[in-house]
Amino acid sequence: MSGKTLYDKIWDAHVVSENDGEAILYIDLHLIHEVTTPQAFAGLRAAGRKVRRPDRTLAVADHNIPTEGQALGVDAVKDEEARLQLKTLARNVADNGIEFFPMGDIRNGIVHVVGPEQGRTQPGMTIVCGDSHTSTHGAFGALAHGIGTSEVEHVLATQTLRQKKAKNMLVRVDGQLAPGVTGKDVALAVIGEIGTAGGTGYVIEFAGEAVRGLSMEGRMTLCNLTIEGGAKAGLVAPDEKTFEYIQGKPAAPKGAAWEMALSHWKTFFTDEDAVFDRTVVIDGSALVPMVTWGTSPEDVIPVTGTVPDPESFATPDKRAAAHRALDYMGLTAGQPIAEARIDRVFIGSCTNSRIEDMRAAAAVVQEAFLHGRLVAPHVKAMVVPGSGLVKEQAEAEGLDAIFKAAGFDWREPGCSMCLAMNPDKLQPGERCASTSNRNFEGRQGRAGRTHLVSPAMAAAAAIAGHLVDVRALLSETAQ
Ligand SMILES: CC(C)[C@H](C(=O)O)[C@@H](O)C(=O)O
Ligand code: SF4
Repeated sequence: MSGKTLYDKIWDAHVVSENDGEAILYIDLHLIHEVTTPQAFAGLRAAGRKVRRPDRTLAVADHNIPTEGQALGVDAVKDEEARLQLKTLARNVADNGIEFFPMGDIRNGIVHVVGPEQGRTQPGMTIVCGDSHTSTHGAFGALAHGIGTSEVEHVLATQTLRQKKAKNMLVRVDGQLAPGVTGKDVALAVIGEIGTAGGTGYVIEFAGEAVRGLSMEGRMTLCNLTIEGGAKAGLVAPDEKTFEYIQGKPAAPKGAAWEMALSHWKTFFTDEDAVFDRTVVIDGSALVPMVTWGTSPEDVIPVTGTVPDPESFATPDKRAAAHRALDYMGLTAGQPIAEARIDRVFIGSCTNSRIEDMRAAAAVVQEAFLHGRLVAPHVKAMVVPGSGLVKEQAEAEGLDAIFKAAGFDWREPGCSMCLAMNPDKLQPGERCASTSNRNFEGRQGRAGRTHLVSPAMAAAAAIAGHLVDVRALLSETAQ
């Protein structure tokens, strides 16, 4: 018999019962936020039940909160529905004894930033949340994925989830990434390669020298975008970087428990003789910074490239979609993408709002600033740290001062302009270089135009006033 993959091992360790290819999985960590939980708690209440494991549940307020004036509290939130959702969450967690970081608490932030930051996310765990980008936590070698609201209710009530096992896919990224190429670029390149449906039915394990070379932040970015490739979840096997990241975090095991946890975590890797159902190999050393040109994350090209001709696509459906995307995006086939003039820059979201992302963007801004360059006069640029703790750390390092001096808006944590569910939105027709993960029509505001890029690329675009190869901007300022 062949060996097991990392996914097989986590799965096997959590099966409570299995019947006809369907299993009941034990859930180690349930993350919750204000948008996808009100009905679940209402259902629980109607059934006269309480949350089964409040100690394995953690709540944040992130999607619909404003990114300024958070100290004023929920009553200051202008949108009525948002205010109601936030108050409902506060009541539900209080009724059930669940740990909650409310808006304004320094530990609050985007759910997928907070879990790892608190040390709640650990290798070998099963982690769910009523949120598609739960795949982020797979960076720690945890089986993590989004669930629907009825499943949220099921997990609240039972701490288990009904699941069918997915197939195993290996995405191996070989070689070393060139300077200026980041986890975000790898993630976009993978989606460009497999397409948004390429991962359907699979759990993807990322391996190879380039993946091992990524920091935990980079791995989180990579796993975050796995869902945009259609996969159930993304995984990176834990290693010394993983353990180092977790050590000392508030919820990390301490003392003898740390040693026990370590030896348990070290069992979570794919056996040499394990067999994957599909393997994709990418040459990491050949990658360049990526940017999306259309309205799907698979519409991706190197920043050095040109907008594709819709007629070059293979099927009538793809051709029609590309025509529509170019029309929506206000772009012309054959145009160098780096010529597209932008109106807005958004550095934030659960994809790219961690301290390393802040540092990468600030480094570009500082370099340009030293050569007398600021945010281009026609661009409105904002930086939104992923949590209060990221914000605090960035401020301790003086990153906020760099951003502000160059003309960026420095905001309070939340999902912000990643999705148009709070006051941070694009105006119709505005073009934005964004570090988030979705470029769908209307995603950042009605008729808004989104180009997905890395933090360094977003910072460079803010300075240049158009999409630009960050490497070109930096070599230009160095002269
Ligand atoms: C609001 C929430 C359900 C949604 C998700 O599941 O992903 C959001 O986080 C998003 O990114 O679109
Ligand atoms: S930052 Fe964006 S992608 Fe992430 S959870 Fe919030 S809305 Fe979803």
